[in-house]
Amino acid sequence: MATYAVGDLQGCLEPLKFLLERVAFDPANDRLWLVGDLVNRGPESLETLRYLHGLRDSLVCVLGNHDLHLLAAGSNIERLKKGDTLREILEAPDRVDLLDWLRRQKIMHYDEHRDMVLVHAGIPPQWTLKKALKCAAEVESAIADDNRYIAYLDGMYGNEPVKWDNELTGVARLRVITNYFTRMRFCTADGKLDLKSKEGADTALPGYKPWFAHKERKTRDTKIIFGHWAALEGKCDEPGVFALDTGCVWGGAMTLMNIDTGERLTCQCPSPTPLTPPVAAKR
Ligand SMILES: Nc1ncnc2c1ncn2[C@@H]1O[C@H](COP(=O)(O)OP(=O)(O)OP(=O)(O)OP(=O)(O)OC[C@H]2O[C@@H](n3cnc4c(N)ncnc43)[C@H](O)[C@@H]2O)[C@@H](O)[C@H]1O
Repeated sequence: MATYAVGDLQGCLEPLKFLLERVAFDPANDRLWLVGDLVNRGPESLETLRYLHGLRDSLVCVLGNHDLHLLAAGSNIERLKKGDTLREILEAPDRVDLLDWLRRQKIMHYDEHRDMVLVHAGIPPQWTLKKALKCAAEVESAIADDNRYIAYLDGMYGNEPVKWDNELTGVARLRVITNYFTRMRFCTADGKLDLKSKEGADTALPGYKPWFAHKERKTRDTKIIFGHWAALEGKCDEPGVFALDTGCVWGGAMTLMNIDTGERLTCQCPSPTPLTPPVAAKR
C-alpha cells in the first residue's frame, strides 16, 4: 500500500491519470491525497470532479480557493469569472451529487501516524497544530452544515480581517480562517496576511515572508504538504514542508509525490509526457 499526494489539478484530468498509471495506482490498496483546487482554469473540470467522486473511497482531499469558488457559484452567491471553466459542472445532471460531495471535504487533514498535514495554502506561523485543527474544524462544519453553508459562502469573499484574533466571531472569523488555509502565501510572523503578492518566495514586501519561512512558526515539527502557490514551481527549502503546485495550468507540470519516500514524478501539462523520471525529493 502506497500513499501519494498530487498538487493542484485545476481540471487537468489527463496528467492526473497519466501519473496514476505511472505508479500503477490501485484504488483498493493505495491512497491519494489531493491539495485542493481540483477544478477551474483547466480543460476538464467536470470530468475531473466525476473521476475523483468515483475514486472517493481512496481519496483524502482538502479544499482550495477554486473549489470554494465553485461551491459559491453553485449556490448563486458568486458569478463565474472570465476564464473560469466551471459552467459545465453547474449545468451537469449530476451537479448536486458532485457539489454535495465536494462541500464535505476537509480544509485541513492531519495524519497523526506520520505527523503530517495536508492543506491547500498553508498554516499561519502563530498557530500551533492544535489551534489549526480547531480552526479548520470550524470552517469544515460550517460548509458541511445544510443550514449554515449558504451564510458561510456568502460571507467568505474578501481580504479582511488581515489577521487572526481570538475575539473574532461570525463570518469575519470564518473568512480569516478560510484565507489562511486556502489563499495565504505571504504573511508576517504574527499572521498578518498579504493576499495581493503572488510571485516567487523572494518577492515578499518588507516585514513579510512566505508563511513557512518564519522561524517562529509553531508547526515546524510537523510535516506539511501544500499547493496553491504555482510561482514556487514546487520548490520549498524549508525542511519538512513540501510544495506540490507546479502550475499545470500555467504551462508547467503536475506533480505526484510518494509521501513516505519523498519520490516525485512530474508530468508536463497539457501533454502527458513525463518531465523527469522519479527522483528522491529533499526531506
Ligand atoms: N475568501 C475568498 N476571497 C476572495 N476570493 C476567493 C475566496 N475564496 C475563493 N476565492 C476565489 O479564488 C479564485 C482565485 O482567485 P485569484 O485572485 O485569481 O487567486 P490566486 O491568488 O491567483 O490563486 P490561484 O489559486 O489561481 O493561484 P496560482 O498560484 O495558480 O496563480 C497565481 C498567479 O501566479 C502566476 N504564476 C503561475 N506560475 C508562475 C510562475 N512559474 N512564475 C511566476 N508566476 C506564476 C499566475 O500567472 C497567476 O497570476 C477566484 O475564483 C476567487 O473567486
